[in-house]
Amino acid sequence: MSETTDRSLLLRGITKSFETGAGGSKTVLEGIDLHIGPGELVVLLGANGSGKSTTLKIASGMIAPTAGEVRIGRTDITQMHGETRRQSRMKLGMVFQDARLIRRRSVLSNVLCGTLGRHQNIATALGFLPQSERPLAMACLERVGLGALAGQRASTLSGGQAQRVSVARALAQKPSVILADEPVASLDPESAEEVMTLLTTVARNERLAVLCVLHQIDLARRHATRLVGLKKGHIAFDLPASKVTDTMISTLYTRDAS
Ligand SMILES: Nc1ncnc2c1ncn2[C@@H]1O[C@H](COP(=O)(O)OP(=O)(O)OP(=O)(O)O)[C@@H](O)[C@H]1O
Repeated sequence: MSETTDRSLLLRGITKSFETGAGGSKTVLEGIDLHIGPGELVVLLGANGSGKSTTLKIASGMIAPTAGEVRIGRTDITQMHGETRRQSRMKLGMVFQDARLIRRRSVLSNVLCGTLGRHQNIATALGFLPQSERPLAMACLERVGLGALAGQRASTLSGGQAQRVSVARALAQKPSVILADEPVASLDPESAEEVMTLLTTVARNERLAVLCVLHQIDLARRHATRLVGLKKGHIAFDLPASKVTDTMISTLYTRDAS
């Protein structure tokens, strides 16, 4: 498999039903087909409850779909078990709404945490970080423009800086795909713009596939390669950002329209 074909995410025929008790079930995703190629940043839009988080959880392998497949490159991660599954999930870098840094540790140590999946041994089990990965962690920190803050405690960072460190931590994982769940929800407009610019740059320069859930339509329009609208568990549109009209967006968020 070539390096770039490995850096794609495919969701094919994804359906998800949750049990509701007394033998009932509720289908929250149905027939989701989504492909994100290397270098693309695709934004998932939709009203509360439309299924965005469930889609991301299935893409990350956190929950299993009721039907369908999730491929990173050619590997179907829904069919992987044990160590192979863990290795496959290492190819998925995650960025959350909150940066989830260890506040009392240095910025560089936080980035080093992204490499832990490659170093499962007694030392790391005891809380030691893999020092052999320091040059890589430093390079990741420089890629997000924060090399100068390597020795600083994470607790001293602004929200925007913390989120950029969390992107560096995801990069230290050497991912093929980055999944970002409302990565700018807690940030002011300027920091939000910076973090979205960073994710776009990372997608383009590192040739990674990035899937991002956003509620800010203007940011989505400015930064996404494609916008995917989810409505009641179905894909309402999957189009280049420039082709998505205001009507399509308002239909997505109108509760009583189908
Ligand atoms: N574990 C679960 N058990 C039952 N129903 C669930 C579960 N997780 C999600 N749901 C339901 O699935 C639907 C989609 O939820 P999901 O969280 O994916 O939506 P969302 O688009 O991410 O919403 P939001 O924008 O509010 O985060 C909702 O109706 C939700 O109640």
